[in-house]
Amino acid sequence: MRPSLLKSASDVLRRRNYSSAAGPERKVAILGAAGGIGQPLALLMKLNPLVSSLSLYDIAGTPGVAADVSHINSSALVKGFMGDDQLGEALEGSDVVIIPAGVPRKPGMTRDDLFNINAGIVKALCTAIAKHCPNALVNMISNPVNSTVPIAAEVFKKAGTYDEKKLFGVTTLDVVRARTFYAGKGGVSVNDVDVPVVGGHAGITILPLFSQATPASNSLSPEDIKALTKRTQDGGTEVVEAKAGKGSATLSMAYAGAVFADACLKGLNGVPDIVECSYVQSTVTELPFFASKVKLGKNGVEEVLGLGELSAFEKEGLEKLKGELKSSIEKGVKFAQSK
Ligand SMILES: NC(=O)c1ccc[n+]([C@@H]2O[C@H](COP(=O)([O-])OP(=O)(O)OC[C@H]3O[C@@H](n4cnc5c(N)ncnc54)[C@H](O)[C@@H]3O)[C@@H](O)[C@H]2O)c1
Ligand SMILES: O=C(O)C[C@H](O)C(=O)O
Repeated sequence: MRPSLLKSASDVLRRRNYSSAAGPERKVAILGAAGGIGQPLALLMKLNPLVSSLSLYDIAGTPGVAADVSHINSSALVKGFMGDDQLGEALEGSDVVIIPAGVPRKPGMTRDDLFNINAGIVKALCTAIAKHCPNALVNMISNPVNSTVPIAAEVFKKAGTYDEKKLFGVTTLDVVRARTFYAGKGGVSVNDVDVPVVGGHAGITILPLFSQATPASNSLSPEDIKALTKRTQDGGTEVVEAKAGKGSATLSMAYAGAVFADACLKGLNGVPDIVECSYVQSTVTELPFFASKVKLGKNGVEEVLGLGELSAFEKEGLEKLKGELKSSIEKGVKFAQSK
């Protein structure tokens, strides 16, 4: 029998449309699996009945994490891989590759301050993905997401494997935060609420569309919406400061990463009407990459959905974010093309 903790964890995830039924055999690889996000994400993916094979890769520490997670009595077969020599085997045959590899922020840093280290890590990992599992859906968590996704796209283009339907910047944590903060302030049920979050994943590029929240709260003033928008945009910094030098969001990110990977798996398995916000190649605005609602299907992105009607405040936020997002995209492209 399943331990009750596993059951209640599964129940919580199921309420958010996490999987409840098995489908075809699916392999998921986590790169950076021994890290702050990687470990709880490995746990959550081990609990996901859609995963038949779970590959845990890192530069160090994965044998222990894999041994630990593998003892859980759920169906996914877990294997640990460590170091460059084992990266190919870790990736081979993957349907979904989740990347939380790289350094996190410390207080006082922006996500862009991580570029110099993480850009190289992402580039190397994506080069290996192009070689060993070119058809996998890639879920990019490593920051700065606004630049690491364009880097990945350039690496795949160079390798001749780029498929814009298969590359995703994971912005689910912004949605998770917007839901929590909106429900808390607006007095609606946190289990039912949804809020689209568009743009990118850093500061003002994170644009929650509270005017489209469902169910809508009727107790929020324009000032409340302004404050909720700011809190969502600064959610990552709130955690970085609270952790006081010990990293950034890991547990809420692992939850968000597990929700997004589950949506990708459901889409691959042909479950209809799977929609999540994600930072993808886009024509929704003039920017080549943009986060918005995306319909997921058997080949990854089935449709990038438009923004819908925006409030005047959101329209203003959209115009304000474009400059920063554009330069983060260009920085990523330039880095990948110059190497
Ligand atoms: N997208 C988001 O919403 C979001 C949310 C939280 C954190 N993040 C980002 O996720 C990243 C990881 O955060 P964390 O808290 O888990 O950091 P962490 O330092 O705890 O873990 C990172 C892991 O990556 C591993 N790693 C480093 N280089 C690697 C390589 N070449 N190949 C494989 N693994 C490698 C490290 O060994 C480590 O185990 C950071 O860049 C952080 O900013 C993104
Ligand atoms: O804020 C960070 O640096 C990590 C992550 O992007 C987050 O939003 O929590």
